[in-house]
Amino acid sequence: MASAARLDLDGNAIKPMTICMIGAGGFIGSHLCEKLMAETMHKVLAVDVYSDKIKHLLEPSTHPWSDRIQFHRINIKHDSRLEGLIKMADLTINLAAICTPADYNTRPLDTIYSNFIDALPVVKYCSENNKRLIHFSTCEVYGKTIGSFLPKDSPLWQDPTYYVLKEDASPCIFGPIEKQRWSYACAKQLIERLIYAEGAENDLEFTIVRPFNWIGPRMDFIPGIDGPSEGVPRVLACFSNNLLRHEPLKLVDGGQSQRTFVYIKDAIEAVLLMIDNPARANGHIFNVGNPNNEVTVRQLAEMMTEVYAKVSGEPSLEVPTVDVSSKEFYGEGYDDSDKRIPDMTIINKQLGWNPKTSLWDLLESTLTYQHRTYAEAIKQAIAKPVAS
Ligand SMILES: NC(=O)c1ccc[n+]([C@@H]2O[C@H](COP(=O)([O-])OP(=O)(O)OC[C@H]3O[C@@H](n4cnc5c(N)ncnc54)[C@H](O)[C@@H]3O)[C@@H](O)[C@H]2O)c1
Ligand SMILES: O=C(O)[C@H]1O[C@H](OP(=O)(O)OP(=O)(O)OC[C@H]2O[C@@H](n3ccc(=O)[nH]c3=O)[C@H](O)[C@@H]2O)[C@H](O)[C@@H](O)[C@@H]1O
Repeated sequence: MASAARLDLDGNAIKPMTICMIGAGGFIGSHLCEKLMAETMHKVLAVDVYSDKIKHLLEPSTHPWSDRIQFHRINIKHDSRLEGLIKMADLTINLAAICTPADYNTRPLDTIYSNFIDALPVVKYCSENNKRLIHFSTCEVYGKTIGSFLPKDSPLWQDPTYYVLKEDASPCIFGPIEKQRWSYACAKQLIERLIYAEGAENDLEFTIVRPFNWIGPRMDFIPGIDGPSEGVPRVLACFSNNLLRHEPLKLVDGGQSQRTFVYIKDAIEAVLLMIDNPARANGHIFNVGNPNNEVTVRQLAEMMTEVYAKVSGEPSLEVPTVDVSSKEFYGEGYDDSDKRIPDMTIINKQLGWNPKTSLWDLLESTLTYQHRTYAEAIKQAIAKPVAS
């Protein structure tokens, strides 16, 4: 249970604070709310349009933390209550965004509005009211690696300078405008620049987080079960859906892109350190990822297939994957990040944070959750005759 005598990294007692968390009902928000309720005395004003993923924290009202979390069903696009909530809080954490790649090229306007325009009032209210802001950006702001432009036989491929992504040194490299995939990364980059400028010109106290593929339970949705049948979530949920339905996993353009995956529970530890250590976190941009968990998407599919067979007790398909073109899977205007390895120097130095969980272990706990949560519902959905 939480105690009031938690200490920060410099040995000072941490004072309970009120946090306005926008996007609290999403994947990351739900894990952060859980952590704050279980391990701290901080209060959360949870803002979102949905509350399903934090319902277990809001009900019943007899939880020991019930007086420390309040849900506000607010769409930040148009709600005058937002400024009041930011004024009531000591810290605002902004997680609200459209952040699924299937939307970036098919709904580029919604993507740009959500990631830039809708975040503007949040930054403005924090700056005008001298409130601290932790804003969630993305590793996608790095875009493609410099290495991706080298000839395939270049010895420079081995040199980390050409592919490790560093907050204060790496450039942001996006594709042409007609590749609308980059609408998200570009909007996130501009809001980062605006926040940085508010810090430089108006002394806004800010921290920017660049998550590198955080994954775990409650990420996105399973199409046709707790989300639209035609919806395309991020890769963890896409592959989980295929495994639950005993379908081959779809590898976009051969699954050659590389990613580093970090367990949500490790990543949330980093966010809590930022919350509790403002003097060390303010003014910084932090990569949060696990450089040791790098795989190609094809390797991820193979590992998930193996782990799922273990946790479900069901044999894998003889042909577990199928190749699809990005045009067929995502439509016109898709493009991809080739490789994403976070440099960890800054977060290590400022907050002493390191990720702990291996890819195998995080997939084992996540796929155990997916199987337990969805297998029965999928069985019933498959058994139901389709209306003609
Ligand atoms: N999960 C990752 O690995 C990852 C990686 C990079 C960046 N991020 C960033 O982190 C943040 C959170 O990501 P997530 O994975 O939890 O996504 P998510 O989609 O699960 O959560 C976002 C939440 O914001 C809410 N929201 C969106 N627009 C809103 C609005 N107008 N008003 C109120 N609420 C609104 C949504 O309802 C949702 O609950 C996003 O900004 C995303 O870009 C996440
Ligand atoms: O999570 C992150 O750090 C960031 O990256 C994600 O982008 P991306 O990693 O490309 O998104 P995923 O949907 O998780 O896809 C990962 C890779 O798997 C591939 N993929 C996806 C789904 C699928 O069924 N098959 C498949 O091969 C994609 O083409 C891509 O190469 C999203 O943009 C954001 O959530 C976030 O900002």
